[in-house]
Amino acid sequence: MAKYSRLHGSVGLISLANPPVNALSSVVRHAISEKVAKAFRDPEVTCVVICGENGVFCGGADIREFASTMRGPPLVPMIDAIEEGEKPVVAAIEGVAFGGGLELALGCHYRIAHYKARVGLPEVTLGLLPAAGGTQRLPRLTGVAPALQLITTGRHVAAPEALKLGIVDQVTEQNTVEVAVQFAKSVVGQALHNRRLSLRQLSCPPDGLFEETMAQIKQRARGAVAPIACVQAVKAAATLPFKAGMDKERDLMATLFNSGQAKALQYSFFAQRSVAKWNLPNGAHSGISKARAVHRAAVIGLGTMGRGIVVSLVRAGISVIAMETNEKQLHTGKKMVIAILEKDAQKHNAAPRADLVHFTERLSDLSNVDLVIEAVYEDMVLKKDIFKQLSMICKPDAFLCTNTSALNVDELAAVTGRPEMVVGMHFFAPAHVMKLLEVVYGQHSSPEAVATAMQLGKRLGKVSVAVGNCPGFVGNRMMKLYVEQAHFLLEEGATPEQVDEALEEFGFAMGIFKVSDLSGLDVGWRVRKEAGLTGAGVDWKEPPRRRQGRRYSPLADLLCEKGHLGQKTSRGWYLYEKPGGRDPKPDQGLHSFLVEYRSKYGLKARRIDKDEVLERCLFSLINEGFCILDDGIASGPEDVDVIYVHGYGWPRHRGGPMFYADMVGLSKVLERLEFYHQAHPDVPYLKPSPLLRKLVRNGSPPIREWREFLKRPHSHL
Ligand SMILES: CCC[C@H](O)CC(=O)SCCNC(=O)CCNC(=O)[C@H](O)C(C)(C)COP(=O)([O-])OP(=O)([O-])OC[C@H]1O[C@@H](n2cnc3c(N)ncnc32)[C@H](O)[C@@H]1OP(=O)([O-])[O-]
Repeated sequence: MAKYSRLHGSVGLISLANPPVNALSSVVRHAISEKVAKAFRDPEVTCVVICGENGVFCGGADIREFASTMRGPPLVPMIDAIEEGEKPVVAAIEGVAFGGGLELALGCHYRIAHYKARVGLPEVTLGLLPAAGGTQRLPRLTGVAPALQLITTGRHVAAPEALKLGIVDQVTEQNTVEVAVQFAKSVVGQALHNRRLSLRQLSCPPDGLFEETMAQIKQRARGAVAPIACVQAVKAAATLPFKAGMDKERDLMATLFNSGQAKALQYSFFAQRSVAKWNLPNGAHSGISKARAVHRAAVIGLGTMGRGIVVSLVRAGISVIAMETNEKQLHTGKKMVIAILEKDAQKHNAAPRADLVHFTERLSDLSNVDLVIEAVYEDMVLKKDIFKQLSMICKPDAFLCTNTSALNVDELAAVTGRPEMVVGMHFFAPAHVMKLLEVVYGQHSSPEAVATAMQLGKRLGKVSVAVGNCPGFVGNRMMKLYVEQAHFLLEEGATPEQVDEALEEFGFAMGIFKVSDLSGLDVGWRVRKEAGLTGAGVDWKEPPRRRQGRRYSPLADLLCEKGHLGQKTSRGWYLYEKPGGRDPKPDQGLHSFLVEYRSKYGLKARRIDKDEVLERCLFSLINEGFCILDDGIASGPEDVDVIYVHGYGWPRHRGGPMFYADMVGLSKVLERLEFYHQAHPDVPYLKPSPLLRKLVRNGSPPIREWREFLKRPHSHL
């Protein structure tokens, strides 16, 4: 709703009141239209101020309403009526003015913002465009180029930048509503013609701006259609009269509104928020579990992961003890951490925050920290030794966390005297860049430990997802099968280029073989050795392409044995111009190696099409996602999807693997898995999961109903 009051006798004050973000639901739109008309009618009222209650102007249209038929007055005529009014209307912007909220403010004649407020048109991130005049009014205010950049990326800007761009007329540190009221009174009687953005002429955009932007977007958008529609709408603003531009904006919105991409992106928006509300099998949940404040943290191990974690902690203003026993590694780690922090400082024109980090070789220095994150390499014996020592050295209420990406958190917890204080905090490389954090709870992890790790993740700016303990947790457990399928496809006749091309066309930023070259083939090699799949632990009585009773491809191991570890050695699945090179080229040597390999094992190469690449790679990953849900390792499909979008480059406009399965149709996924399982009986994980079968038996309910079909996992706590 919206409230109306009269201030100083002559100012009509309209306050949007729809917590938490004053979204423009049909009730709110109705109330605004009514209150504006009332203020315009009232002869005592000479000017109007629109603001939002609780320090937020408006978070835009109510996204929840998009799923149903829209009711109530539409935004466009409501905003037009404000702009056409004969009394000055001032928007008092606190908190945020996003999407329809900013469009409402653009319909006002003036905009006053609090210095901490942010404004933006993020519709593109929801698969839409700003369709309440945003694509037509913003370019008339800022010029075409800045508007095009803001609308196609959805970037928000802080009030000082908004002032520079001309989006707001004044920025204040005082009470914004009071300043806006005084301002409104001061402009009464002044001509409004120039303040009506729809009447403004646009200056000519720079030559080639639209073509260049379109080309960049097509390269960057990985198949997303909304950014393209945004360019077309802004181009209409630059080339057509306002009314015709508005018609174009409406038509483009109509093509986006019911698209699968818009549904996927809106699902992603709510999924990301839902994972913050975590549940544990014992019934503990985010609503009742209190986090403890972390003032001092420690990171053990200054390899790539450790350094990134240190930087993330410092950026959040947390003081860190960075510990590393290897002197050379300590020196290199220190240099790199300081270099990143100095670069940060330069970027923000601030002093470097290196004083927050203390580098040490001594574990005993960790006696007084609130939380430790162990980030040494994946060796259970080494990790256990560290946890045993931490248990003795750290203060009794310190949380002990491991950054392991696959090892058993319970096994580590068992060597400490405080298993309830142990949780996994699985960061993704590079940890100061990647958004995802898997918070892994073990059998004995206390709700307080989980709450603290989740809260810390939020403070570090991560999207944190609480997951159960199993080999690989959620992300890597699914990823393993996806990678394995890609290797099998090479055995059967594909090349790395063919597989990667299909995955990139689907929307992944990089195909799986390029990713493997980037992170180094030796990473997976070490994990496979640890798992007894290659190296000394192998049972050589098994045939060479079988391990532990099922099909296995030793292709990656053979490359590692040759020293072809990816970018760092200039050869992997692709060829690079030099060690550390970034530009992958097809490698004829690798193709010959594949031919020899197939001939050695009597494998006949066949033509593999893109559909098979996608189905084999993605459906096996999705099937494992269903197993994970069935096992209670993730509490809902949103958790799996958020992990894949934020940690594994799954294209956001496809929602995530589980959402994609829903879009493709569960019966189709089931039918294809049955087909591939029959064709490859030696690959057990192609066998459709019981949960997938159950959902199909129950008529393939939509994803929002899947939780009703999940077993409640047994509590071990
Ligand atoms: C014709 C139409 C034209 C128009 O151009 C289209 C649009 O405007 S499209 C819209 C363009 N606008 C956008 O894309 C802005 C989207 N919103 C945001 O970016 C952030 O939510 C915001 C910065 C506002 C607050 O961040 P924060 O303080 O960290 O808080 P938070 O993020 O945790 O959210 C708190 C709660 O509010 C909920 N909720 C939020 N917004 C909406 C909404 N618009 N609607 C409904 N609900 C919304 C959110 O789900 C959560 O609910 P819950 O049940 O408690 O989990």
